[in-house]
Formats: sequence, structure tokens, C-alpha cells
Amino acid sequence: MFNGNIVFFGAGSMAEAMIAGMVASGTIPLEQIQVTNKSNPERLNALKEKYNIQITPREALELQSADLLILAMKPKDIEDALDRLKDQLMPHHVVISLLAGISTAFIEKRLGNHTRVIRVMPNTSSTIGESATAMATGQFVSNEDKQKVEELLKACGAVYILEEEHIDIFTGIAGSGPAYFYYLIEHIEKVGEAAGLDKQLARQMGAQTILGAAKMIMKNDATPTELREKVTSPNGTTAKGLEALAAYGGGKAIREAVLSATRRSKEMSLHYARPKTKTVDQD
Ligand SMILES: NC(=O)C1=CN([C@@H]2O[C@H](COP(=O)(O)OP(=O)(O)OC[C@H]3O[C@@H](n4cnc5c(N)ncnc54)[C@H](O)[C@@H]3O)[C@@H](O)[C@H]2O)C=CC1
Ligand SMILES: O=C(O)[C@@H]1CCC=N1
Repeated sequence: MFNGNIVFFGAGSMAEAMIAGMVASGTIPLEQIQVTNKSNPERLNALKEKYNIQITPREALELQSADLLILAMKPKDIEDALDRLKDQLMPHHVVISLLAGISTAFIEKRLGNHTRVIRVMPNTSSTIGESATAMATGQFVSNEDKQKVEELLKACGAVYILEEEHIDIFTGIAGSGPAYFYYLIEHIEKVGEAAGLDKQLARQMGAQTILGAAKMIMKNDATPTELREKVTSPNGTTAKGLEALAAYGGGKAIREAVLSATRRSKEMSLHYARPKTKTVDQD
């Protein structure tokens, strides 16, 4: 059981995914999870209704009894959020950032006072406890902080401890990754439907196929290449499918998706690392 109080600063998709994962796992009592946002009290009420957690408007937030402060706003809001947080920060707080492209050094510098900062990159599969989550620690974090946060994150799925330099590629693979697979299924359901299948059925068939393939890989008995070869009969259907994938640049498309997301993460880090310039923000 997690011992401590956590506050989510941000009540969007990612905060909700993690709250859902934590609540479902039962590893943290509901009264120890608090969430606030910038505006939109209706959104806070909806989260309270759904998960029975604590909600507090930003202006009324009191951080004395909080242990972990989880930053879950968009990168464009980070500077304002840190400036507001600075005055309320206490030495016992550990700051966890979920933000893409924001380094621990940036947060440490902005908050000052040797703040303990952990950078976390989860994904939305946290909702069902199946996230691939990375964490990298800032320079003032203790081993005890690290272990405590790792245990908490396990409520949302698998946790990988990385050097911070690898968080960008992890973001390209796993933070953004669910979207690539949703995109794949969007196309599978379209082609299935066009061939006369019920759309929902085509969706389920595609998803079950991804799930099965992922589980085969996780068993670790064979490499993805060996597994692919087992599916592929000479001059059979799979060979034709794979030929088409190669002919249409499937491998390149996958590589470029991961690398483009990774580049964007790096670009955002560089933007926030340098003194104020024109914006590269996302909406
Ligand atoms: N959506 C995803 O799949 C993932 C998102 N992330 C990161 O999580 C962060 C949040 O992403 P989403 O949930 O998708 O965004 P979102 O736009 O759905 O939610 C952002 C939330 O932050 C709140 N907010 C803004 N400024 C605030 C402040 N100063 N104090 C408190 N709350 C504030 C907004 O009111 C809103 O509730 C981003 O930085 C993103 O890089 C990381 C991994 C995956
Ligand atoms: O698209 C984004 O920037 C966020 C970070 C990783 C996934 N979603």
C-alpha cells in the first residue's frame, strides 16, 4: 500500500489515466489522491464522481500534507505552474513531471532549493494498469524517493528506469506509442468494413491480433523476427502482406513515426532550456 498523499496538477487525459490505474489497483487509498486544474471545475467534479478522489480548486490548494506533486499540465503551461508552485514548495515534497520535453534540470532551476524532481513518461494505457512508463531522476532525488515513486507507478503498469537522455526516444516509442497502434486499428477496421465485416468485429479482430502478438513477444521465447518467420509460409498470404508493407514503406513509416516524436521531444527540451523565445507550443 502506498504511504503518502499525492496531488495531480492537471486533470486532463494523462492525469485521468493514471488516477484510473491507481484507483483500480487499490494500492493507494482514495482519500490520498487529490487533483486540481487551471480552470474547468466541471472536469474536477466529473473526476470526483467517477473515481471518488479528492478535488480542490487551484486557489484553495494547501500542500502541507502532500508528499508527491505530479505535474500533469501541457508543456506550454509549465512555467506559470512552476512559478505558482515555488512559493508553496516544502523540503519534504517530491515533484514528478509527466511533461514531454521538459527536463528535470529545467524544473530544478525554476523551483530552486535543491528540489527533488523525477521525470516520468507514462502512456494512457495506465488506465488499465498496462502502461509502459519510464522514470528518470533529477540530481537531488534520494534512493528512497526513487523506490517510492517506482512502487506507485507500478500501479499503472511496467516501469523502466532510464537515464534522462533516453527519455526522448522512450517518448517516441511508448509515450506516443499507443496512438500508432490505434491508427493501425483505425485502418484495419476500415479495410475490414469495406470487405463486408461489421466494423466493431473488425476492430476486435485487429485488437486481438495485436494483443496476441504482443503477448508472444513478452513470453520472450523467440525474437520478433523468428515469430514473424513462423507466420510466413513461402509464397503464402503473409509473404504477400509483408511484401506490400515493405513496398509501401511500412518499416520506414514506423521508424519515422518514432523518430519524429523523439525529435519533437528533444526540440521541446531545447526550447524550454533556452531563455524565452518565440513559442513552439502545442495546443
Ligand atoms: N496524453 C498522453 O498520452 C500523455 C501525456 N503526457 C504529458 O502529460 C501532460 C498532460 O497531457 P494531457 O493530459 O494529454 O493534457 P490535457 O490538456 O488533457 O490536460 C492538461 C490539464 O492541465 C491543467 N492545467 C494547466 N495549467 C495548470 C496549472 N498551472 N495547474 C494545474 N493544472 C493546470 C488543465 O486545466 C488540464 O486539466 C502533457 O505535458 C503531456 O506531455 C505524457 C505522456 C502521455
Ligand atoms: O503528444 C504528446 O505530446 C504527449 C506526450 C506523449 C504522448 N502524448
